[in-house]
Amino acid sequence: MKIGIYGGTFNPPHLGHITAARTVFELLKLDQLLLIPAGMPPHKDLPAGSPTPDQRLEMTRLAGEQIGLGDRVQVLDMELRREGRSFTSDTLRQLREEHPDDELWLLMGTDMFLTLQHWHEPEKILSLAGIAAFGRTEADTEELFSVQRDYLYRTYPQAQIFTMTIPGVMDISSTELREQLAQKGGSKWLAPAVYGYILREHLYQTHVDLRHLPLSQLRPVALSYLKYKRIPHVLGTEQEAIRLAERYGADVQKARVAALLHDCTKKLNMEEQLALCKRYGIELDELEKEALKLLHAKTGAAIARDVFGVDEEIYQAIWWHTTGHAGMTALEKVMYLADYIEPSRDFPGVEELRHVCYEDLDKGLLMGLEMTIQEMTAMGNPVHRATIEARDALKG
Ligand SMILES: Nc1ncnc2c1ncn2[C@@H]1O[C@H](COP(=O)(O)OP(=O)(O)OP(=O)(O)O)[C@@H](O)[C@H]1O
Ligand SMILES: O=C(O)c1ccc[n+]([C@@H]2O[C@H](COP(=O)([O-])O)[C@@H](O)[C@H]2O)c1
Repeated sequence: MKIGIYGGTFNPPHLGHITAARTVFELLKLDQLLLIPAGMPPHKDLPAGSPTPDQRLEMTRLAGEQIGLGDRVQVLDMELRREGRSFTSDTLRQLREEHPDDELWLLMGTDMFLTLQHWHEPEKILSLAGIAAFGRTEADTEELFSVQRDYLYRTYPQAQIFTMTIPGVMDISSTELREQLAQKGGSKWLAPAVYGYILREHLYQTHVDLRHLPLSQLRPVALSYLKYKRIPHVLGTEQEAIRLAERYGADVQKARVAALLHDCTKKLNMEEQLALCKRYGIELDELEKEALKLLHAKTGAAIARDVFGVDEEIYQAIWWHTTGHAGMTALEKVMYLADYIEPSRDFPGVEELRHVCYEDLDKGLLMGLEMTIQEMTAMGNPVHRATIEARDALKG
């Protein structure tokens, strides 16, 4: 197996890192890519007030997902957990032990490549891994690489070096980006979910008020709560909620906010869900205590209200978005159905359901509720009483 190792301070990880990682993965035909945030970078001090190790780890995770290679990209916390300076030679020793038969390639940009001989134990590094170096700007061309490459080959005859230019390279550094973020800029250099995480954790002097976010900031913040694969669903739900709200005279702005936040606790496990229920005093019936899917609607509503200050109508729309209930408001119906029929949904009958939803909101709602009841019954799962009551109320 061919494994790429991409270390960085990732303070924060930006699109330059993501673009480079994706390109090197393809050019070197790697099977796996390990992103390794440095605990204590050997050659520079972290600026005062930098994010915690856990925050840099989470940002790197969110950025790693954006590379779009699924499980083939992993983020390791081995340097964050190690005491002292994060020497690359130590990291490579450990990885070599864990992967005795694999090919290891250390990825780095121009700045790192040009100083490699000054790193701790350079000969060790060059004996444990090949070097895959890439330009950080359009100006970093082969001429710049070749002098250093020749020098390294002469000095460390066992070295294996691969240099390359990255098409569409992004000329940005974390240092510049931190400055831009402090001046309310910088989002264009970041994966939306990473930008959202920075805003919600108030990193890099961004200081936004989470209770009064414009949609342009609420959207990335909402995405930062999600697993990567759920992002298209939430963005699709927002689009569908706009259309349904416009069609049926519900408040479009509220529908968008509800849609963006409706799955904000979806990735939490049962233990985390139950902890939130306890914290927010959410009482659960017997069915809910067992069903993770039912809990996220309630905890999501609680977070939306507590953290983002949504009003009662939005809170209720999120709260009921999974089960529905008898006597739903227009906004609740819009939220329920937008979640059900948004463009990325693909299940037997969805086209017909979409059609009915735009013909008559209540007919669509009844059809959606009945489909859910049928599906749950077919799978042998109990149906929440709120769903039955919602269906019965509509049937009259
Ligand atoms: N825009 C970029 N394009 C390609 N590679 C980059 C880019 N920025 C950084 N790198 C490379 O990514 C690795 C990790 O970089 P690091 O996390 O220190 O980011 P940085 O932007 O260089 O940060 P800082 O400004 O704090 O030095 C290094 O090998 C670096 O050369
Ligand atoms: O081991 C060393 O001596 C050494 C010296 C300079 C840089 N590095 C590593 O190179 C990677 C990129 O560094 P940076 O500053 O660009 O984030 C990161 O993983 C650092 O730990 C490592």
